[in-house]
Amino acid sequence: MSSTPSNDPLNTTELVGTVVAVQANFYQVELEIQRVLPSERILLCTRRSLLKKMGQQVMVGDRVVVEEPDWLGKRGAIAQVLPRITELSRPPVANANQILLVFAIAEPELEATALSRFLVKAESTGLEVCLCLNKCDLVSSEELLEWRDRLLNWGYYPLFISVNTGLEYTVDSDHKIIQKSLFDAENTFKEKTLLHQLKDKTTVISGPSGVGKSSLINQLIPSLNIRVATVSGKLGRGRHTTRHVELFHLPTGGLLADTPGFNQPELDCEPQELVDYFPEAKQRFQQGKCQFSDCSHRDEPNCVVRGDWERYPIYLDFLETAIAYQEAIQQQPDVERNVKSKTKLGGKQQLEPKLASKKYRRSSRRFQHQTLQDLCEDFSEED
Ligand SMILES: Nc1nc2c(ncn2[C@@H]2O[C@H](COP(=O)(O)OP(=O)(O)OP(=O)(O)O)[C@@H](O)[C@H]2O)c(=O)[nH]1
Ligand SMILES: [Zn+2]
Repeated sequence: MSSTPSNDPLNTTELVGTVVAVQANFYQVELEIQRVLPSERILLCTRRSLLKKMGQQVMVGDRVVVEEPDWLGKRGAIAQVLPRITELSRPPVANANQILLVFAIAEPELEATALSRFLVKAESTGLEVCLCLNKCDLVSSEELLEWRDRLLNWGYYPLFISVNTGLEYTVDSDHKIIQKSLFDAENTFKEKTLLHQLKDKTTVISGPSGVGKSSLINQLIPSLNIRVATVSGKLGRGRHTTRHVELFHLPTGGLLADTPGFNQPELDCEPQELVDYFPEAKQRFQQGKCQFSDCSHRDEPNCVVRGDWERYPIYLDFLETAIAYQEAIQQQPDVERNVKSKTKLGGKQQLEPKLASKKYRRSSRRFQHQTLQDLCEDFSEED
């Protein structure tokens, strides 16, 4: 790859950018240059062989140093990956600040256990978790307020929206619902609203199928045009064709990663860690300590966690599942083949199973704009 100094609009020695998409061995890097149009800032890059030899993975969200920019051909080479602030392994995203967990308040019916599974999975990443309930047009004010009180008791501050009506529902001090435009940036930046929550952060969007994630992303970033399931109800199989993570700019500031999701997240954490993923339990730990340091919070004496909180039975249920999961892994004769080592936040190593089948996997959405795949194909053809 040759540089063309005469076309270099910058004349700088070190170019830093963010990887916004990864596919095969190609990386779309958006350079941090203010003076150039966003579309001109993107270079299709390869990874320097030294990085390959070092086994240095390049992830979406990584800040990287790019060398030998070819401004005409829009190509470059990644020479260095800057230290990551956070790292998610599934989906692979670096430097994300938060997870936006989207659920529907109705259709499909909101259910505490299913929601908790996703919450636990989201909490286990160590990232901030923001819970957003969509389809609020389908429920009464009473139902909305009931869920709000419940979720506040769980330790979450939920956002209530309806993508269909374009409204966001906030609650004032008199417990009255106030409706506002969901996408009116001017109106919403002063309080805790969805746009406020997303502004200037890197957010990974997650949630089960059919809750309106694609619909929401389409409204947030109208230029994307992600396909939405038809109202006939059949969530068209095969509409997710390519499987890669991509970061998108929010017009109001910030980046959004739309990721291939799981409908039934695995409770694959260490059983003794599980309690940390329940904010209610963490709050109880602030009041005191369990008598036993290895308390499982089931039937041990002087346990501060056991008690009369709504999700305690869910904790017990998940604990059984997490224990069974660990036992199943330990009994695997050929552990090597079925688990892989995952580095969690804080550098702790944890074994996690490789996905056994593609049943719970789904590919990311297909976009109608030019994708990285097209770019890669162009690239290969030219070469
Ligand atoms: N009533 C109502 N329906 C909605 C709303 N938002 C989305 N829907 C409908 O819910 C269905 C699913 O929406 P999608 O956006 O495809 O859901 P998704 O979460 O992206 O689903 P997957 O792509 O399968 O993960 C569609 O029929 C939408 O029209 C809403 O605010 N209110
Ligand atoms: Zn305990």
